[in-house]
Amino acid sequence: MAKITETMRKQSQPLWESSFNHPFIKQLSAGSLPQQTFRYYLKQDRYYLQNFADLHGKIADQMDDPDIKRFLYDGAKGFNDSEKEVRIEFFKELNITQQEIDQTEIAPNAYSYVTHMYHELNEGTPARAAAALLPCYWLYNEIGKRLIEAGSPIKVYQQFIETYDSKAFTNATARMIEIVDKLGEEADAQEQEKMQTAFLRSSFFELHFWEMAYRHEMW
Ligand SMILES: Cc1ncc(CN)c(N)n1
Repeated sequence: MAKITETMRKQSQPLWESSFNHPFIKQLSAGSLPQQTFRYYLKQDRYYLQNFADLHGKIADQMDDPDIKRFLYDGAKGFNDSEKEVRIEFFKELNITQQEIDQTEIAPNAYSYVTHMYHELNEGTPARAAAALLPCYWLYNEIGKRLIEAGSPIKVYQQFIETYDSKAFTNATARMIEIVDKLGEEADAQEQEKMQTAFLRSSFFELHFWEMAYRHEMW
């Protein structure tokens, strides 16, 4: 029988393909993405990543397996990937101040994505919530791998690509895939379907995150 993550990846292929081909991604690699668009993305993503980390901790609280618990608690502290430090650098490099962060209103798609992940945990199960977190690792890792050869002529965009192609991020992605597969094996057919839906919806919000940034989405 196919692993649950194989099924998830297949089901989400059209959404992922649209992410790979989104103008945000194409222009990031070409170096033509306006800096204002990347700044917008970073400010919204800061909100996303904070909640993403918090969710790792909340899911870990409900897990029994000590290895899974440890991985998720590390994720809550931002230790599972190389994203944390590089984001601090980006904010400095692009002169995004605390005042600017404080004045940033959370855009509809960032809000909806975070709300979706909390919904999967609070109204669902930790397994569904873990499935909802997975595209965040896996899609970005695939984007990093696709873009690394061409790279980007703009320093921060190049660093962005390298972060998601990095060994640390690739390892964290592989571990998260294993975790979701294990949770999938322990789930019954109905729960597996709900996990797949959670993954698919996150894939939808991932695609719309690029679009949100590209269009500087507002309420
Ligand atoms: C919305 C989103 N999704 C995924 C990632 C990669 N951790 C991110 N930084 N932001």
